Amino acid sequence: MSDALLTVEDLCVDYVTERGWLRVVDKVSFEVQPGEIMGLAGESGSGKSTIIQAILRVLKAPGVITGGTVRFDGKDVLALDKRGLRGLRWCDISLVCQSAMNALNPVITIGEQLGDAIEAHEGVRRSQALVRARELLELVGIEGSRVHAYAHELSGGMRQRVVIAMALALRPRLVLMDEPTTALDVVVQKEILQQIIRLRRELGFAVIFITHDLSLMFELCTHVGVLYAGRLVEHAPSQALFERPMHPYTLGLMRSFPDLHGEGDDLVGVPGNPPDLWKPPKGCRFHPRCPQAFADCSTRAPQLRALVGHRHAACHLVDQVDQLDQLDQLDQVDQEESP
Ligand SMILES: Nc1ncnc2c1ncn2[C@@H]1O[C@H](COP(=O)(O)OP(=O)(O)OP(=O)(O)O)[C@@H](O)[C@H]1O
Repeated sequence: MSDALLTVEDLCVDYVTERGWLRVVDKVSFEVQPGEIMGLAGESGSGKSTIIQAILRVLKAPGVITGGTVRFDGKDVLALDKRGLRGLRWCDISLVCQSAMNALNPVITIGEQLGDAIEAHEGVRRSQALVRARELLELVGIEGSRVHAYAHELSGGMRQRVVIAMALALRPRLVLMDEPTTALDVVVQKEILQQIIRLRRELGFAVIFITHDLSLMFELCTHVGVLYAGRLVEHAPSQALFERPMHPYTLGLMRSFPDLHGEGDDLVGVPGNPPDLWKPPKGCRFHPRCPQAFADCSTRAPQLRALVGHRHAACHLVDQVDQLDQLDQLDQVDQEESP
């Protein structure tokens, strides 16, 4: 446990609105180990982006971190001052988001932009920074000579690769990726994601990865956390989760993805809509949509509980399962990391 690169414990985030404080992330806890790729899954509005932004302390107003702790390599991230945060961002943890490729400066070359970041943080000479900029471009599959190109001279896929190169420039140990390739076509998306996996193997950084594409998530991630209405309802090695989801919401989410099932399976998905966070249901937030809900579910909130096989789930049904039964079934699960 203490070896974790990132530990998020009981994280709470509220948005301060005219109506009052809206709790959108509610006591979320998880760990990311060095080199792990953790996917965050959940319907739109479940809190995925808010968690990522809170981890890096880039949450924009009116978002406020109202509770919990975030520790990176032993550092208390929520206690860092401006200087500490400057050291954390890009050097320890970097962020790639969907719209990042529009953030490239249109009037200076790609090489200068990469060089600026390297020079500022590593204190190396300009010429050395430019050599590193070339190397970084090559690392993400772009010819080094493109250091002289401007953003508008590159395709969308290449611009996103440049953004990934920037995110890797200072050799961070954790890269946060919020739908990093959603704006790109499927083939380019796959290419870039495969490259991220290769780079992760070579450079050893960990990733937290958000995508709405569950099949992609299971393909790429070593671990997956499932969020529902601001709470983490399941967290497990991705192969175990894929083979045997423990939470009815995870199962429903997976059933809404054709790629995750063989022919003939019913794509029933999850009936209904996520709750209004202003008045979430009592007990388990998922119970009004859960086909297996029983009396307890509407009165008591299930806690995220550690199960065998490095799995965690927050569900009264799982609590009812006999531990021996769990052992029998989960011992079969291949816990090898998927990618
Ligand atoms: N500025 C804001 N003011 C009030 N509520 C907000 C604000 N930004 C986000 N929210 C709410 O916070 C909740 C979590 O949003 P968030 O963007 O983190 O979810 P998400 O899971 O990343 O969604 P998506 O998959 O659509 O990106 C949502 O209910 C959203 O409506």
